[in-house]
Amino acid sequence: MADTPWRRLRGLGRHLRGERRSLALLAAVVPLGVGLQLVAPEMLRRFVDGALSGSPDAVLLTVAAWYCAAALGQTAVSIGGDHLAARLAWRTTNRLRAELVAHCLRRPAAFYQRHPPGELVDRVDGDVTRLAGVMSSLLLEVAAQALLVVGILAALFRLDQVLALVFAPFTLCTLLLLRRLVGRAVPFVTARQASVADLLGFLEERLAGAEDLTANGAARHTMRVLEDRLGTVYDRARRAARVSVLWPATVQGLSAASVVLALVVSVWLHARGQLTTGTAFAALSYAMLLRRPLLALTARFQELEGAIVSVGRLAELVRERDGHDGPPGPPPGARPPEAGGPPALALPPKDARPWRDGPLDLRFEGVFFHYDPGEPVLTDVSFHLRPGERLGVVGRTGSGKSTVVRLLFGLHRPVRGTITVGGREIRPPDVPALRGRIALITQEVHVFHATLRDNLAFFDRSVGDSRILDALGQAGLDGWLRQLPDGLDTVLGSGARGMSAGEEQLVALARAFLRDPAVVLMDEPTARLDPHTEELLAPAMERLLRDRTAVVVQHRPHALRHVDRILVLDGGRVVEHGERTALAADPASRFHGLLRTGRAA
Ligand SMILES: Nc1ncnc2c1ncn2[C@@H]1O[C@H](COP(=O)(O)OP(=O)(O)OP(=O)(O)O)[C@@H](O)[C@H]1O
Repeated sequence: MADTPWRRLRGLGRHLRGERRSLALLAAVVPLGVGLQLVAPEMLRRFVDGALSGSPDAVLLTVAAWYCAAALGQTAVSIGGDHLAARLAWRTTNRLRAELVAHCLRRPAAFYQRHPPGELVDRVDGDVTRLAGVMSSLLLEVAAQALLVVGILAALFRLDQVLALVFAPFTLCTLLLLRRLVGRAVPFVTARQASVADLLGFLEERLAGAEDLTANGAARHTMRVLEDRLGTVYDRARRAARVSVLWPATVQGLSAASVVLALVVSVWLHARGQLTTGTAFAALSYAMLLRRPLLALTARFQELEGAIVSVGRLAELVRERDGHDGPPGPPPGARPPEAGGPPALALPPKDARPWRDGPLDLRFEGVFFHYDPGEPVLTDVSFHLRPGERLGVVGRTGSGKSTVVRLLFGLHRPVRGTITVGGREIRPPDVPALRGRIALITQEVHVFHATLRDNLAFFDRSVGDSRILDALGQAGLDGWLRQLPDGLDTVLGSGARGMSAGEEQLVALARAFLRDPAVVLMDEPTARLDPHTEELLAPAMERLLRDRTAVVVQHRPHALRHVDRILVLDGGRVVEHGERTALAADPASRFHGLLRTGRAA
C-alpha cells in the first residue's frame, strides 16, 4: 500500500502504546470541558429572562452562581487537559527522539557527510517537536471541537428551530471549506523546513570551522553565503505564511459573519415576538462560542499540515539504511548520551552472531569497490593476514587505502569479491558483533565534553576503574593522568580541559586497549602529529598491535616498522605485496623506494 502522509501519521500511533491511562483521562476531560462551555449561554438566558420577568433575587443569584461555577470549572478542566496533553506529548515524542538518535548513531560516516549535525538536530528535535501536538491530543481535540460544534447546534435547536436551520448549513459550509483548504500549505511548509534545516547545517559547519575561516580570510564570504541562505529562508517562510494565512483569515471572516447572522436573525425573531430577550442573548452567545471550535480546528489543521511535513522528513531519514548498521557508537560530532543514561556501546542486535574469541585472520578476495558507479576505487584487491599478522598499507593519496579500512570495518560492502574476518564473510546483521572485536583508530579523535572515565568507557558505567586505569597505563598516559586535577573525573572536551593532538590520540589508543580488540585498524593515526610526538606515541602503538591482527594505513613509510607485511596500492590496484623486511631490503621494490624518498608513493 502507498506510503502516504496519513499512513505515516497513523504509524506514529505505536508511540502512544502504554499511554492508555493518560489517553483515557484526556478522553474523559474533553467532553466535560465541552459540556461546561455549553452551559454558560443557557445560564445567561435564564438570568436575562428571569431578570426581565421579575424573578426573585435568590433565583437570579443561584443562576449567576451556576454561571460562575461553570466558568471556573471550564478553566480548571482546560488547565488539567493541557497538562495531561503536554505530559503525553513529552513522553511520546521523547520515545520518538530516542528512536531517531539510535537510528542516526547506527549510520555510517557517509550519512553524516550527507546530513550535517545542524540539520540532524532540526530533524530529531525540531520536527519531533512539531509532531508533539499530533501525537498527544490532536485527535481528541478535533473530536472535542467537533462535539462542541454539534452541541452548539443542538442548543440552538433547543432555543429556536429557525436559528438552528440558519446555522446548521452555514457551519457545514465552513467545515467543508476548511476540509478543502487542508494540505494547501504542505509543499510550501516543506520547502520552508528544508531551507531552515539547510541553514542550520550551514551554521553548524561554519561555526565549527570558525577558526579556519577567520584565519583564511573567508569570514566575509561566509557572511555573504549566510545572507543568501537567510534570504531563501525568508522567501520560503513568506510564501508558506501567505498560503497558511488563507484559512485562518477565511474562518475569522466566516465567524464574524456568523455573529452578524445571529444578531440579525435574533433581532428579527425578537421583533416578531418569537424570541425572548434572554434567548436572543443566548443565541448571540452561542454564535460567538461557535467561533471558538472553528478557530481551534483551523489552528489544529494548520498544526497537522506542519506535522505532515515533519513526518515526511522523519520518514525520509529513517528510510536511509545505506551501509551496514553499526553499534550505536559515537559518530563524528555526535553529543554523548546523558550521564547515567544507557551505555553508548549498546548490545548488538539479537540476530547478530558473535565472533569467536582470540586473534582473527583477515582476507580480501578479488574485492572490487566503488562509491559512485563508473568510478572504481578498488579493483581486484586480494590479500590474507594470518591471526596476529600486521599489514601496512601505503600508496598515493586517493589510491584507496582508507577504503580498505572502511570495508573491513563494515562501513561499506564490496561490489564484487569477498571480505572475511575470522573465516566469516562480513554480512550486515553481523557487523555490530564484528565491531565489538575491532578497534578503529583514525586521525580524528572525538573527545566528548565529559569526564575522562566516560570518554574512555563511552559512558558505560559497568566498566570498572581498574580496567580504565590499566588501559591508560598501557597507552602510556599514567603520567598525564597524575597531572589531571580530578583524575578520572576530570572533565575533558570543549570548554573544559584542553588536550594536545598527541594526548587525544593517546586517549584513542587507551579506548582501544580498554576494548581489548582482536583486530586493530589504523587509518593514518599520526597524520596530525609532528615526528617528535609520533615517536612518543610509537611504544603505545606497538603495544596495541602486539599479538593482534592489524591493518595500518600510513603516509610515512618509516612509521610502519611494527608491521609484518606491506601492501602498496596504486589507483585502487595492488601493485606490491610482501614481507616488510624483504621489501625493505630489495632495492627494486616500490617500498624500498618509498623508504628512500620518505614519500607515500
Ligand atoms: N564517501 C565517498 N564518496 C565518494 N567518493 C569517495 C568517498 N570516499 C572516498 N572517495 C574517493 O575514493 C577514492 C579513494 O579514497 P580513499 O580515501 O580510500 O583514498 P586514500 O588512499 O585513503 O587517500 P588519502 O591518502 O588521501 O587518505 C578517492 O578518489 C576518493 O575521492
